[in-house]
Amino acid sequence: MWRRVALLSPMISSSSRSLPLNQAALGVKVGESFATDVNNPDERTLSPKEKAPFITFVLGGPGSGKGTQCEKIVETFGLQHLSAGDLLRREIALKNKNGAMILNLIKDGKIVPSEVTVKLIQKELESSDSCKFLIDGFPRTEENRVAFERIVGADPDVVLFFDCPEEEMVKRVLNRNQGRIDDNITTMKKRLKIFNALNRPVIDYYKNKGKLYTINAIGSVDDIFQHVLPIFNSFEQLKVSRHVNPKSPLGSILVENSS
Ligand SMILES: Nc1ncnc2c1ncn2[C@@H]1O[C@H](COP(=O)(O)OP(=O)(O)O)[C@@H](O)[C@H]1O
Ligand SMILES: O=c1ccn([C@@H]2O[C@H](COP(=O)(O)OP(=O)(O)O)[C@@H](O)[C@H]2O)c(=O)[nH]1
Ligand SMILES: [Mg+2]
Repeated sequence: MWRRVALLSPMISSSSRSLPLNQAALGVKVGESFATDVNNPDERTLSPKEKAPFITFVLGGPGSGKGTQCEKIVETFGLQHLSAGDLLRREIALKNKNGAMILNLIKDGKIVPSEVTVKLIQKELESSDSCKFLIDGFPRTEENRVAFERIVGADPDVVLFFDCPEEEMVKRVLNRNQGRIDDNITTMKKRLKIFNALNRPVIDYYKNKGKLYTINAIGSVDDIFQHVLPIFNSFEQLKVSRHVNPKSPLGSILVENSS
């Protein structure tokens, strides 16, 4: 078992984070911030790094344009894109251990057990050289959110929510044309119900934490991206201002920017 022992975002004051201070104070990169089980201290491979990961969760209903906007964010800001849905579909394609179970759940619009999804994401985080991640389509439920915190030991710095009316999401999904097994009206209706029942509480949670950026997802891809741009630009600027004045109240700037 891997155990996350520390995380500190360089862009946000520790007051806005939920980790205990003694952990947050260490500040290590996610790829190197995991240690093997405490029961095997000799196997620990903890080594501090200058840069901590910057994690963005990308939320929104099915068809709201999460994946499309992630591609644009990657092009402009160079974050690494981790789509939870793509990671799960890869397990199916590779016929891995949980592949059949995942396929049945996706076909039915249901949520894959948190442990499975979080471990797939964790593996990508650990093996990456990047320090900026876009985690797309996750967490889908409060249980997902808590499992990520518990297993990975990290909180997101930013949460984007692409807010799109249901009729538009249905239209987009039915025209997506990527051969996805869940892009049909029957599954879509179930997915919308699950989104409203299980994902909205996660969105509310991050709203209350002052981390949520709600983006109107109606309009052209480029128009929507114009609303995304300033969010990441402001974080780039925060990084610069932090070098100038390490004591700047980054936490309060975050709250001002949140919806
Ligand atoms: N702003 C937009 N206007 C019209 N169609 C869009 C827009 N953004 C994305 N799409 C299309 O809608 C479909 C769903 O987009 P996608 O990015 O896959 O959404 P999600 O990842 O939220 O399910 C895709 O076919 C995509 O090309
Ligand atoms: O964290 C996740 C992400 C996805 N899924 C499953 O994978 C499907 C497709 O997710 P994806 O994010 O690819 O769909 P999108 O919202 O982009 O249409 C979902 O309906 C779920 O069945 C899941 O169980 N947990
Ligand atoms: Mg998607």
